[in-house]
Amino acid sequence: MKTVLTIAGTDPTGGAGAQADLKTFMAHKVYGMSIITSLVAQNTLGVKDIMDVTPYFLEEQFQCVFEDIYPDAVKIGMVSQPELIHKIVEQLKKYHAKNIVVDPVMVSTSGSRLLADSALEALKSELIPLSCIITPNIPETEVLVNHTIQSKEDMIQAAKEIQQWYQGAILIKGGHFEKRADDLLVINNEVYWLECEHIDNPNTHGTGCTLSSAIASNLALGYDLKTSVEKAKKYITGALKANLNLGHGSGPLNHCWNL
Ligand SMILES: Nc1ncnc2c1ncn2[C@@H]1O[C@H](COP(=O)(O)OP(=O)(O)O)[C@@H](O)[C@H]1O
Ligand SMILES: Cc1ncc(COP(=O)(O)O)c(N)n1
Repeated sequence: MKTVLTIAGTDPTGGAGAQADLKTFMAHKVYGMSIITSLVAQNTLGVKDIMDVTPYFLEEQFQCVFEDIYPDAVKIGMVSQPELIHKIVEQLKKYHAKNIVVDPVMVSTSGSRLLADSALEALKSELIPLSCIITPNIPETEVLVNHTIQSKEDMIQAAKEIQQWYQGAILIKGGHFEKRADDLLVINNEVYWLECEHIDNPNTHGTGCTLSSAIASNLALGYDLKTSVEKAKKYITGALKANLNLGHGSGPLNHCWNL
């Protein structure tokens, strides 16, 4: 069985973070593992509190995973502090981790900050360069390029700007223009649009976590990058269409719609 690791924060209601990632791994029939960066008290309504682990405790978790069950792919989500990013980078290099997908989580759908301002530089200059693909949404892309994005042309321009300092693939998640959910994928200067109609479902908690975990699962299964992203887009679309309706806010996805 192929193995996939998520390095992420938690969601006790199971919609986002490591819990959503593990469900996604299961739905792809890969063996899921998790290194926790932060305990997050949150639900479908929002984030109540955050308790980060220490760099030392992160290292202990890395040792447990990498010296026992080596992952075929790694997905990285919420890492809020620069010291934790430094430690993750050190450990990923130490163990020669491969197929690294970075979802540069900055703000939750409910509006809470999940990345400290002081961590942005480490995210850009240390962690992102280790990945084979990054999956920012529009607000995250705006932070990475330091200007606003208002059209599909702006998305392409932003990807070009990111490519000046990052050689991996870039998936900019649309979903906010012209009532469409068209995502932009750039691999080696080739531009692809993953087109999808906007699904009328207010329950989108954990969509970013789920999409990046699906990409990592597909990479572990041996698909090339483009195919991995295309299959992941189909998976997230199905999970949104399955229309689960739980919680009092923006609810979670139906991760097992395809089983
Ligand atoms: N209402 C929607 N209909 C169809 N696809 C959507 C919808 N909302 C989000 N998506 C898709 O879900 C994926 C995650 O995107 P997004 O919600 O922007 O991520 P994030 O959780 O990081 O903000 C993307 O492929 C996006 O196009
Ligand atoms: C631990 C953790 N990681 C990531 C997100 C963002 O997910 P979303 O933007 O889909 O709410 C979250 N809410 N919690």
